[in-house]
Amino acid sequence: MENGAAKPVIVAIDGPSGTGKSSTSKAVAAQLGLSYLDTGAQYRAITWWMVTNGIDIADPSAIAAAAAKPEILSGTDPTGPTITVDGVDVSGPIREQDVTSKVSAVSAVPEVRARITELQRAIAASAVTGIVVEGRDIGTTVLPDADLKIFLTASPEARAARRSGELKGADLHTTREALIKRDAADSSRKTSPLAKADDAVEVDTTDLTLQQVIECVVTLVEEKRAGK
Ligand SMILES: Nc1ncnc2c1ncn2[C@@H]1O[C@H](COP(=O)(O)OP(=O)(O)OP(=O)(O)O)[C@@H](O)[C@H]1O
Ligand SMILES: Nc1ccn([C@@H]2O[C@H](COP(=O)(O)O)[C@@H](O)[C@H]2O)c(=O)n1
Repeated sequence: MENGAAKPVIVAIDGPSGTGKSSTSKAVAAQLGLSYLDTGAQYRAITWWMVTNGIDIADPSAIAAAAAKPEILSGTDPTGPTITVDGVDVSGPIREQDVTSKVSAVSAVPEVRARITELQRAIAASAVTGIVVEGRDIGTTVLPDADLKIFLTASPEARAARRSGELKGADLHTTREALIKRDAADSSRKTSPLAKADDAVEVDTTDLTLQQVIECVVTLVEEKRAGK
């Protein structure tokens, strides 16, 4: 690049639920001065809109017909990411159980994926210093030319324990079964399923602290930038 400005760096972080994608991506982006995009929040936001507007979640054609209607805006500051639908802040409602239980059905609809993928690519292309984008299909489909691809994993037990810690009083077994069910749905859909890209670095976070995972990813980004 001219004037010594660094080329924007694009980092894709994928993996199943509860592996630490959001926590890691936000911290890495903040530490390196990059933007941050939570693509799961976008799928949750469109699901919230479908539910709020009485669209039958069991009917993929009804979901497809409505997919272009909501305006979804993501704020990409890693220290305070935002998400609105038609101007309404939905950051709270999209985390509720009703949306969580329905999001895999909505995100499997090809018209929904095409719409959200287009938004994601536009956001990544406009990131001045670069961006950390986290989700399920970022390395395989959304940004196949990303500079660095990471695939986070962790045992179902570790992931359930982390989630139960968040959802105070949640039963460990029920949480584990719900995680496994959502991962199975996300992995088995026809259009851009949850998958590790062939050129992604896999990091098993089961026995790592969050701080160790962050340091590992920061090091990988720095090595990439240094051309190693
Ligand atoms: N290595 C780790 N050790 C312990 N706890 C962790 C670790 N990584 C993340 N956590 C905790 O696990 C929970 C889930 O993390 P996070 O939301 O980042 O996962 P995620 O992969 O983005 O999940 P989802 O895909 O469901 O949104 C959070 O409470 C987070 O603080
Ligand atoms: N790239 C992505 C990201 C997410 N999804 C779907 O959204 C759901 C919620 O994701 P969270 O990260 O917020 O848990 C997830 O279960 C997927 O159905 C997706 O399809 N692609």
